[in-house]
Amino acid sequence: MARYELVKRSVALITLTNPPVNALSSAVRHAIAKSMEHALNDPKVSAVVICGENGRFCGGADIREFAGPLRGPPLVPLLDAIEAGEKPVVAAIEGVALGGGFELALVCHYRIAHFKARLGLPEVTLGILPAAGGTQRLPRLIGIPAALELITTGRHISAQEALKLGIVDQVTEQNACEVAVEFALRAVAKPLSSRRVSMLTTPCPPDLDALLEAVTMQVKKKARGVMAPLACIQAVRAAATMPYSKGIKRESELMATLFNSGQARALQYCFFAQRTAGKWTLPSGAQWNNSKPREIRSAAIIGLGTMGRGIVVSLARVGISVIAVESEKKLLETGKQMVIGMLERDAKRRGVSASLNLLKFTLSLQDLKDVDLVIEAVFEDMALKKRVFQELSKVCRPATLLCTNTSGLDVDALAGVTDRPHLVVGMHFFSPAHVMKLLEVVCGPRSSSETIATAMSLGKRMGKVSVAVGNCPGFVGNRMLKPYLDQATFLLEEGATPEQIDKALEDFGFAMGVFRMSDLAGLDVGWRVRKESGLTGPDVDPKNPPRRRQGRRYCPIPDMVCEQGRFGQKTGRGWYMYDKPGGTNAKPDPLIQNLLEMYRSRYGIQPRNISDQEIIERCLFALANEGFRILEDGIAARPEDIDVIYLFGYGFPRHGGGPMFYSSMVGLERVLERLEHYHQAHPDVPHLEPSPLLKKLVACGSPPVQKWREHIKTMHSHL
Ligand SMILES: C/C=C(\C)C(=O)SCCNC(=O)CCNC(=O)[C@H](O)C(C)(C)COP(=O)(O)OP(=O)(O)OC[C@H]1O[C@@H](n2cnc3c(N)ncnc32)[C@H](O)[C@@H]1OP(=O)(O)O
Repeated sequence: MARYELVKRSVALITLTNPPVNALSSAVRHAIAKSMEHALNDPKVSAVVICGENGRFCGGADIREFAGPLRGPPLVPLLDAIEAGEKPVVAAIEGVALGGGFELALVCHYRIAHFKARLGLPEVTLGILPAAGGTQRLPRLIGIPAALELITTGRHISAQEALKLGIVDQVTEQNACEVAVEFALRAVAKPLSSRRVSMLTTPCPPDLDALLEAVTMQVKKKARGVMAPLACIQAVRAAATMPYSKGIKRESELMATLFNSGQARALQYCFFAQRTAGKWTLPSGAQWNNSKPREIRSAAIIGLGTMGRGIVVSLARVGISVIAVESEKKLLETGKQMVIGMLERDAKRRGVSASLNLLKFTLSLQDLKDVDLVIEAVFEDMALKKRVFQELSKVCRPATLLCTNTSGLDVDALAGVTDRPHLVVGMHFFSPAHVMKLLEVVCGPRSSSETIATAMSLGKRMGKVSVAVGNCPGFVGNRMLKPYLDQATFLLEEGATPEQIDKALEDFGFAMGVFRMSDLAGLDVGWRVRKESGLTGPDVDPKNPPRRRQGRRYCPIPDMVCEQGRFGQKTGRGWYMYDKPGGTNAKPDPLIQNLLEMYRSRYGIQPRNISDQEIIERCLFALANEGFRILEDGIAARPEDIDVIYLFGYGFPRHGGGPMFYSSMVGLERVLERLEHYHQAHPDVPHLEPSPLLKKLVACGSPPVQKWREHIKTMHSHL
């Protein structure tokens, strides 16, 4: 777990050996303690260098160990002892120094960083704080404002920024370990007292309280209801107002308030869920680590609407040549100008040059004959998409992968009109596609493992979090959205307002409430889908009872809003009113209030007071209930996949873990009981009827999320 060797006759070189990130597991901590003791007691040793194997210094504490009892030497006394030692210790930072890894570097007397290294204290993103002295040493080293920023955001910084801030002593392009050994030899004769960061006085700004207050306000605005950043601020205050010995105790007390919190468990679950999601697997045995993706050098995008433009940008900025196709000259020219503008702004922000030379714009599908992959992003209309796929089938070389960006249509039906159904897959991007991190890779029953591997790998290359899902209407994300939206509109009928529902969801932590989100996405899309499904419009049988469709409760209010030309932000009116078409500042609209009142009186509905608790339970438990059905149906392989989709595609708060983790945190029995209660009150809403899988899990003693798979195994998979 740590290799000990003597180099240059007098330097003890301690190499952490815990791949892949040299996390500070109990065994590693034990090995460091033993190696340091050896080095400090060996008279031949005059200095020590600590580095990590495989070019990675240390990724911090072993997060997997957080769930169990503490074993091995605790980190704080171990690090204090390294700093207090009488021989100079130099950290050779390559790759990453994160969390406890950064704190280990901070107790070394000198720090040498490779120019590609990244440093940071990301504990806040795991719902905790840097509790191995990080909140006490960093402010002493770089001052309160800079330390606060790094600790409350968890941002990773480059070696160059670390040098500027005074965190590292030298940045090198050579082997950091070799440079550190030479550095250590030169440091032998020098006094160490000024190099012990915990002994430094924290440079304190005169307006400390005002600064802390301002950061507190910022943090509360950005991460509503999240505890860890606030605890970080308090710990940094201790570094400014207390000696190290007291500050470190305060750090530990604050850590105790976070460590076992639901938020910390949720955030740590998110860390691993995100990594698990990339590990797709098919019933055939093909999976992420035995299926080779194809290399994609060129791609084509059909349709330069909002989605198409975002996809072009996502591809071009990772160096893929893109041919963009539109059906009309005017649309092509508008799309071209917008793509160029987006790429130029993106390149400016990243300090690189825009890859405009990779782009080609055309009106002719004939230009696509040699591309490696096509992504169709035309209007959400099955007949139109089928025509495009038939055409592509004729034009593209037989090996070209054909992908669709449909947000919910049948991928297999599209595959069926081509000459290569095994090379057809869904790549469902989220709007705006160059910003949103989620990609649902929709595996049709005939998609080959190579096709899936290629789509997943292309997603990763574009910086997306890709999740493989099965083919059903709406796939995972949009299928689950339906019961969530339905509950929100039923609550409107019963007496709530859009702003009350949105506030309850935003207080819960959603980036946006359901109505604000719908206004942003555009209300007309859902309206068209409802018309096509016979739920509204002229084809609806007039004998239908007004608030029932297809044998279940139906709320026509969204249709009434659309009938008034209110399509959301783009028209300046939707569930809210905006200053102008395209405006983003949502204000409650008295016209919507009137509409709701008239609607309720027309149907004799007596509005009632609805609590935030009911809003959260009905919206979120209906959402999760559909998630259970999706697991039963084999549309998602694991609850983690569903959670990752909701975290990255739908603004579910990370500190809630995603709808499935949230259900387990609330308690599956409680979720079941509440769903039964609401279903009894609303028997005409099938989405509120608890799913068989939820009942089964409760009957099995409500196992933790990570074990649900064992109970789903026997069921059918669509992946
Ligand atoms: C008190 C608390 C203290 C003292 C702490 O230190 S808390 C931990 C603080 N550290 C972090 O938050 C760093 C977490 N890790 C990362 O950000 C990244 O993994 C990385 C930047 C270090 C490397 O990124 P990358 O190259 O993309 O690799 P992966 O993210 O895919 O990770 C590879 C596998 O390693 C597992 N991993 C990573 N870090 C840890 C860790 N600190 N503890 C346990 N396991 C870790 C990760 O889950 C991947 O595992 P597999 O998916 O391959 O099984």
